[in-house]
Amino acid sequence: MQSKDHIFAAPIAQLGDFCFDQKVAEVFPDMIKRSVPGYSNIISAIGMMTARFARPNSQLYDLGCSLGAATQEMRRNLTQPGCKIIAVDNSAAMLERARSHLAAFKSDAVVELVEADISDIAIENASVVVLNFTLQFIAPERREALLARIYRGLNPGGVLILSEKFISADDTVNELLIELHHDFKRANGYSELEISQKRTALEKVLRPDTPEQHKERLRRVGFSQVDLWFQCFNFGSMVAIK
Ligand SMILES: Nc1ncnc2c1ncn2[C@@H]1O[C@H](C[S@+](CC[C@H]([NH3+])C(=O)[O-])CC(=O)[O-])[C@@H](O)[C@H]1O
Ligand SMILES: O=C(O)C(=O)Cc1ccccc1
Repeated sequence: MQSKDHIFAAPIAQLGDFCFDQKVAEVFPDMIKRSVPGYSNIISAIGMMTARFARPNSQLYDLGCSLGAATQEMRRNLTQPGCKIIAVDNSAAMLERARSHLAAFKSDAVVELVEADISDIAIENASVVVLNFTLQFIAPERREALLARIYRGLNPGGVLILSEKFISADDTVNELLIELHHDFKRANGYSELEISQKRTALEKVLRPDTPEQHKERLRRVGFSQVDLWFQCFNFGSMVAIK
């Protein structure tokens, strides 16, 4: 059974920082679908890129896997032999649910679920690395080191798919994209209170960069081919090829 997201529906007297606890894990598929424009298109494209970039006997990483939506799409599209998908999240509540969610599908592909901080795991022999709306939650000063480790762990020709909430360098466009995102949330049934309480709860934990900052940082760590392949309002996804 899928539960609906009412987390910010009632007034919260002492609004804390947003975190990926049991309550969020329970409603996560509904929350992400109603909150992130383009989410399902991005998940499908992760499957399509997996089919193209996965190499026999290599590893595929889903970093910040939540309930494993991208992992499942990667697994469904993986035909190359000898591969392993390593799905990592540091929320015990998310990982527990990812385990049962992924067990519900039949598959021969090997999936390893790891409860860890993505900055602490080894990344090696990788053909595909997915950061689907995860880098934005990493402290800004730690982002470049993480991307450099991903770059080192990728084999030549390997791909990083990086999806993020963005800010725009132009203040007027930035405001417009944020308003359009809020329109999207209203159209999906969120109230003004839900939108504003979640916005406040996310302020200190989700720190977006501009697409330009992402591109420059990806090039600095060594990626030679970098571009945005999808954007809807202030959400988008990039590819970076080693
Ligand atoms: N340092 C960290 N180490 C490990 N996990 C982390 C860390 N920081 C945050 N997370 C985890 O990153 C995930 C971000 S959600 C990803 C959606 C998913 N990729 C999807 O395709 O459905 C995006 C969102 O909710 O906007 C959460 O599960 C956190 O626990
Ligand atoms: O809901 C929002 O405003 C977002 O920015 C997206 C989101 C989706 C799920 C968890 C945290 C943030």
